[in-house]
Amino acid sequence: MTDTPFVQLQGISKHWGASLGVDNLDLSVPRGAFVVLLGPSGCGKSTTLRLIAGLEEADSGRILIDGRDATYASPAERSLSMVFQSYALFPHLSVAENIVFGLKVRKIARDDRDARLKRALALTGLEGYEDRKPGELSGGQRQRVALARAVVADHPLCLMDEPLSNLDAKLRHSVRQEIRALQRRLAMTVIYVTHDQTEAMTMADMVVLMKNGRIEQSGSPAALYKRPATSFAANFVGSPPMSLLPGTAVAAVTGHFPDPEAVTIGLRAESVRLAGTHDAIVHGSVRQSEFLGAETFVVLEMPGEGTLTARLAGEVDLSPGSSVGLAWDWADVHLFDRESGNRLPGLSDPAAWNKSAPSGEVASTAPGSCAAEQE
Ligand SMILES: Nc1ncnc2c1ncn2[C@@H]1O[C@H](COP(=O)(O)OP(=O)(O)OP(=O)(O)O)[C@@H](O)[C@H]1O
Repeated sequence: MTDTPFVQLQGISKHWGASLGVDNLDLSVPRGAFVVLLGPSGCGKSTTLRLIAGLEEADSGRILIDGRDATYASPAERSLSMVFQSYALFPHLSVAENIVFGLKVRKIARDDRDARLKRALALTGLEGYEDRKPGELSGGQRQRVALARAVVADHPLCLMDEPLSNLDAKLRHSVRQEIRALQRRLAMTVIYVTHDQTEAMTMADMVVLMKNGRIEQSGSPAALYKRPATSFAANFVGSPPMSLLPGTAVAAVTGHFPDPEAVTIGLRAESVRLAGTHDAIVHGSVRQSEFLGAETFVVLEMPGEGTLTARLAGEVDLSPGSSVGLAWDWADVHLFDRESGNRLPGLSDPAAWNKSAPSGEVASTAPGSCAAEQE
């Protein structure tokens, strides 16, 4: 992967009447990167991909591919391949014929075609299946045929729209690894659409999280996880999602927040620990506990204030309804503006918040104005 942009979207918008597809999108995809467009249904992921493919035309803005203006280029002129959820295989053609179909259309010479087919079959583990029809293959094998078709095309850019959604969970896991290995081996630039955050987090060099036709946040999976730019990103990325509590839930107990009504507090499950009566920051009652082998996820109900999930090592036996105390390090707390959802500076030292307040009173400074953001 290099920093040179291979695909660039500049101010791209697409509407159908009152229906918004994407809104003034700027995106830069580095050459050789695996970029995942992530977001809830209807946020504009497929529209973005179809615009890059040339299957939709933008209302405004520019699309550059490999430095060339491709805004009005036909799909064939864009030198890219596509892999869809539906595989799009011809049922009456064999695996081999399906794979080389596009090469025949492009009038690639037979020797070259055969050599590329051999390589694609080997890379996707389909040797021995050449003569089967798609109907005689499993879902995973059909998806590999679709991948092989992208491989033979030898295009530097591959667009994938939810390619794994027809596969069961176990197969999804292995095909995910195969796709990533193949992409690295071929040094292809891949733009991949999914609404599954696990897929995005495990596969991507760069995640582009979308909401309502716009980019909410983009960056490495670790960046999105560690420093979500908004409460939406905090809640969408990570499993379990970050717990979000109104500032009042914690302020009522600690008195730490100058304006608790105005903030949302975010805590990752691994930041929350069980605590005794003396060092507990809050108390909750156990709603459910899920034992997963190496760890137990405990969901605690905060009276009238939502839920908080704690990830505890090993097997922790807590019966529903029991009351437990919880604590965390203040440096691990994420703060968001309650109204806009935007990230606020962190809270490494809660005492700093009340530094200027007379004892027993709450400071009137805006959230975070006294505390330096922790990296
Ligand atoms: N041809 C169309 N005509 C009208 N509206 C459309 C058209 N295509 C997409 N849209 C609208 O654009 C918005 C974005 O759709 P898009 O398919 O890009 O979302 P998505 O994020 O890929 O969703 P999903 O995960 O459900 O596929 C949606 O509100 C959708 O209804």
